[in-house]
Amino acid sequence: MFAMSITQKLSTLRLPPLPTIGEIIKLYKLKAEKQLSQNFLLDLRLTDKIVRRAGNLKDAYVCEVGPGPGGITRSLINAGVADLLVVEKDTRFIPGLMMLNEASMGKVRIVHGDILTYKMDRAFPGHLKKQWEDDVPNVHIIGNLPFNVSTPLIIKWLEHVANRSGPFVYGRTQMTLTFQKEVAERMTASTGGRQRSRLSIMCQYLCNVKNCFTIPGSAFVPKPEVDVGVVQFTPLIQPQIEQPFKLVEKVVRSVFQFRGKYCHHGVANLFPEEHRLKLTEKLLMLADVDPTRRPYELSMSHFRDLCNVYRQLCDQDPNLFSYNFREELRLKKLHRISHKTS
Ligand SMILES: C[S@@+](CC[C@H](N)C(=O)[O-])C[C@H]1O[C@@H](n2cnc3c(N)ncnc32)[C@H](O)[C@@H]1O
Repeated sequence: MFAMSITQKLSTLRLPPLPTIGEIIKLYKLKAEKQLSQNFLLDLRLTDKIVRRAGNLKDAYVCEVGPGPGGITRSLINAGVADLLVVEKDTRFIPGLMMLNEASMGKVRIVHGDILTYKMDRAFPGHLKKQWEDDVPNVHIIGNLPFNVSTPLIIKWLEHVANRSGPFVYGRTQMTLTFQKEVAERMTASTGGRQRSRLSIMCQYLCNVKNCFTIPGSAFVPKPEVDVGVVQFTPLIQPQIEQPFKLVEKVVRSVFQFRGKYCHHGVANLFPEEHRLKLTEKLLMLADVDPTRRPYELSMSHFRDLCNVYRQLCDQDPNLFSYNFREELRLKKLHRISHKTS
């Protein structure tokens, strides 16, 4: 016990101290990169708090996305991870990350690349793979990314959850990520809530989503305009909607197109103009959804029923799924223009 705590202390001490804010600004020319939304967390108590919320990471295999100057990276090393894969797009941070790798005796694997295209299905040893129905695997994803990357990335990873691909070939890999506070609230909003939106359904039909805590914008350097929410995602063994991701995405997007209006307005966009009225009525009736409910008042089981019935309609008409309301509008507009000019 005594020997272990000495070893832990030594490995903590071996890490070079985090540079001061002034040093960071000088080293990484922070001001110059503000347009890239690089907001750093330099307070080790906060980075430790994020890492603690990810669970017990002793001997864990972790992918950190966007490590930047390495605040969270240090907390992860101090938590005793076995293997830390960091994916960073910006070259300027690679030397600092190499320094952390040396200090942690080779625990940090650095990928200089873009997380939006990086393939994670072979990133960790195969023996870590668990069955989907088993406990969560000892593989974690963690990160504080710019908001313009974290939202498209979570949509991409949700699709991977649905298909059990990418980071989810290891099983129900947990993710602990930061988002703009309002986005974090949308992800976790319940039926009828002010923030209930497309993201609420997309996240919650596949994952148990927890809004862990909020970090004030003032804790970041430079300070962003907004506060930040730390959100944890644990994939569900049984998704709440059992239809292909793209189909769920299409239905949910259409329904929320007019968030404040009765839901039949959005549902109607799923169907070509000539059959719109009839099919909208049919879908809402078979799914037992009141057309005068607002989208944010619909529960997960309403969305499940809407997706299941829409699937039946698509099976009856193979052209239906490829119908795109926006495309129809675009063609109409083109037609009008060519009519005017001829
Ligand atoms: C908001 S900063 C946070 C840095 C660090 N994690 C922290 O908390 O201090 C986001 C980091 O993600 C990196 N980044 C941005 N887009 C990325 C992408 N597509 N792939 C990998 N890294 C990215 C940026 O270069 C930056 O280092």
